[in-house]
Amino acid sequence: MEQPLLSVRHLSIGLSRQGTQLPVLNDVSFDVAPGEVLGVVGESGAGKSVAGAAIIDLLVPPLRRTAGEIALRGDRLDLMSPRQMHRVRGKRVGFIFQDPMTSLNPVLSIGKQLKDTMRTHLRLGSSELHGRALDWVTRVGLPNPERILKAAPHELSGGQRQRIVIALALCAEPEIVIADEPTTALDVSVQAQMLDLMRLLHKETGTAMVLITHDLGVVAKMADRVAVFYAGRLIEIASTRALFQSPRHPYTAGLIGATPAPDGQGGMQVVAIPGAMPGVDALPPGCAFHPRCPRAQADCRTVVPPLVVLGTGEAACLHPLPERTAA
Ligand SMILES: Nc1ncnc2c1ncn2[C@@H]1O[C@H](COP(=O)(O)OP(=O)(O)OP(=O)(O)O)[C@@H](O)[C@H]1O
Repeated sequence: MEQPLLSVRHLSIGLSRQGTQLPVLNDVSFDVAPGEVLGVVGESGAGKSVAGAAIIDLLVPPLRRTAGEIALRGDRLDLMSPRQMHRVRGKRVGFIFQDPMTSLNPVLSIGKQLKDTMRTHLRLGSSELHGRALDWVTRVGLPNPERILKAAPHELSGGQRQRIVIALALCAEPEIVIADEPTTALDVSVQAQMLDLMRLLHKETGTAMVLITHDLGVVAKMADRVAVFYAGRLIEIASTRALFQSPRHPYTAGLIGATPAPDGQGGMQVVAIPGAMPGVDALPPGCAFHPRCPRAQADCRTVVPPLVVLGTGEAACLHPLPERTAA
């Protein structure tokens, strides 16, 4: 990879509970290239959101970064003061969360929020700010932009609010956006529109993205590469094409198999992974996936597999699946 835009190295996050520190994220490392979309997938509780929050320093107790380096174009975010990070958020790193109301101020008009964000980060004059705000409302596909600028968040529908959150995340021209389940709270039809919008704006602006989702369909559509998390570890990372064509970690193969797909006879088939992902307070020794893994052998019960290069990607498995080549 060329010089990474975002570099996450050995990131670990702990959860304080009754005087003990539970590992919520363990030694996770990945890079994002300029303009790249990295999809982050995994089951609920795998650690995707805490990783995203750690990048923008939005972890709150009882969660805490216990180790790791996070660099944006070489600038160490993990060493910055809260004040410096405040400046980075919005300007250099935008963010989109699942619930638009967590990103919007309920008492300020949409126009004020867009203009404040651009004023803070882009140092524009007020006439230019108004024009840009109108432009962003139009770009995210909302009709009657003058009316929208005057509206308060509660006067908009959930889909409209999420469009504004996307505009807010992008209007200061950040280098990268962290999007955590940006479409999950929306109706299915609105989800598809929102993904199309994000893809279009990503093409237009060239902003890189970390796209956190439990939905493999979303990453298949949006991501250049995919990182798979399981029980607080990064267990596979590869280009989207390689990952879907030839997953090397049995968990990734299970996730792909658990996504509804046409069965060739007019129906859909889903092959669920048996069992459930362990919680952070009940991690088994060795590979955390071994109790559910069809390929597990004796060593999987004792050895935590490191992430190693396999083909064009990386996987953390002692007995990975063989590479499947295109037919
Ligand atoms: N504020 C919190 N307080 C206590 N535990 C938390 C908190 N936030 C997350 N956790 C725990 O940290 C672990 C990772 O959670 P995280 O939200 O990152 O998972 P996720 O993969 O993003 O799942 P989801 O898709 O459900 O958000 C889970 O065990 C979760 O219970």
